[in-house]
Amino acid sequence: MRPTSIAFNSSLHMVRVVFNFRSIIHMLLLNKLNTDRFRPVSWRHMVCSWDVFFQKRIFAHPRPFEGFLLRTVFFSRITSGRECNFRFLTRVNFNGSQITRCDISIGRRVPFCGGRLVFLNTRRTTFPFAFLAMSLEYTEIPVLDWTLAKRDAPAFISQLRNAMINVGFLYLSNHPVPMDLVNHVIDLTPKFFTLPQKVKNSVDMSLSPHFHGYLRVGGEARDGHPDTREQFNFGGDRVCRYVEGQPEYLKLHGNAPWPEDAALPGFRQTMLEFYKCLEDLSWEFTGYVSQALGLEAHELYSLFDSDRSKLQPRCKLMSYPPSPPGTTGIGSGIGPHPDKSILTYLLQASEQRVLEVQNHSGDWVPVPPIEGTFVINLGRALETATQKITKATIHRVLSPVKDPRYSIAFFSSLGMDIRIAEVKFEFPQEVLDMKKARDERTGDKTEFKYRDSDYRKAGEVVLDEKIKTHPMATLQFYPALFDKFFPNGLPAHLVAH
Ligand SMILES: O=C(O)CCC(=O)C(=O)O
Ligand SMILES: [Fe+2]
Repeated sequence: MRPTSIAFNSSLHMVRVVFNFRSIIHMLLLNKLNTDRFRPVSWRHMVCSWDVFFQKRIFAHPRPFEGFLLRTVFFSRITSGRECNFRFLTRVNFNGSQITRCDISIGRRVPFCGGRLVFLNTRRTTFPFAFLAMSLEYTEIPVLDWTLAKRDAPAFISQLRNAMINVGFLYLSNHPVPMDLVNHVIDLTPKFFTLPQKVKNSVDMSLSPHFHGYLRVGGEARDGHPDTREQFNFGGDRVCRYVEGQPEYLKLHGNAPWPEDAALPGFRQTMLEFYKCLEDLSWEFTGYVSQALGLEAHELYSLFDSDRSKLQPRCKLMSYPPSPPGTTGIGSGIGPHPDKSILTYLLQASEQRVLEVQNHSGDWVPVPPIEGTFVINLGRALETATQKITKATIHRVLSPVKDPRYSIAFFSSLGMDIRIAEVKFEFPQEVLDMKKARDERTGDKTEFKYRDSDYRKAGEVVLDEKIKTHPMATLQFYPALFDKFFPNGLPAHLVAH
């Protein structure tokens, strides 16, 4: 337990001696109290443990500073880039020499971003008082104004770069999709999900070779855990390009099964109009994303097929049923995941604050609905194309407590003929430096590596995923692949269905 691993300023040498002595006493106490949770494994952890313990005691007191004469506060920087067993002191407001508020939270294993020890020099002694975790992490999602892109493109691009490299999520306000149309979509989405089950079943995904259509609650699973949401999946109006002898993934494109117009007047037309607007917005936005990465505006379009009419981004309406507190069996709406897309555009169509993203410290940051915005997040395809300059930020949706929660997502994805490992870009040093600074701050030392699937055509990879996730449609439309992926027939839960 020698403190040599921490670079103390020499002027704090005396402090260190006192600190060691008191720490050890407190550690002994601490170990006695709660050995499992706080047992120190290194000097660093000993400091942390001592601190948590000490602050708990101080702040439990209604007037914590009584009896102390605060003379000096010293700071000592702790080196960054290691892993810490737990995290604490999420918020400490230092107001001059007075601490005004302190929260302690003990988290799971998270990247340790660095921090400062605060030493208080009181009339009686000098002791380490607090450890300020300097996670330097975002706690809010940035809002970018689309009109800024038109007024001052360099300013917009600079904000976008920061949001892309350091956060991976952003809101886009003042976007060009007409608000009347957005409101119509918001109005129709719950109406679709409250249609009689018979109508929804008539457009079930199992009836679509393109994996479009309706999915009931639990109809899709992530890592074996079914999502608690209903969905309606569609693309634009597209003619299926598949002909005998061509790659089977060409079957992925085509029209969705839509409900009869009489069942929900205007539904199909409105959704397709919305889809078209998002196609245009995402196309234009991609040009800015390209520039934010230090590339020419057109360069990122090489992630798509050269013929734009061959693209069919996917769109889906989602309904998350409520899960009252105490209910068992229903977990989160959708568990933590990164998106596979290049970029995802999300319209939050109801008021619940259930969407959350995980920052580099492991904290869940809320992404509350903001009227008139889209939430845009960066997916795996972009992460791979940029060799991790951008990251596919993990996010999740909690089940709402009272009413259903609705959202609409538009996924802009790789062109089907693209092998992502073959697309190479030259990023400027300025952008590489920002990535390096982020990785240093967050302690991320992982090397970028292509996955096997990155060498395959994106269409093949997507088809495999769809096949694995939707055996019913596969059985119907891809019999040969069904036999390959499900040699033992339909999974048990579907036989019962
Ligand atoms: O519904 C949402 O807010 C997010 C949905 C989502 O993350 C997804 O479908 O990948
Ligand atoms: Fe997602």
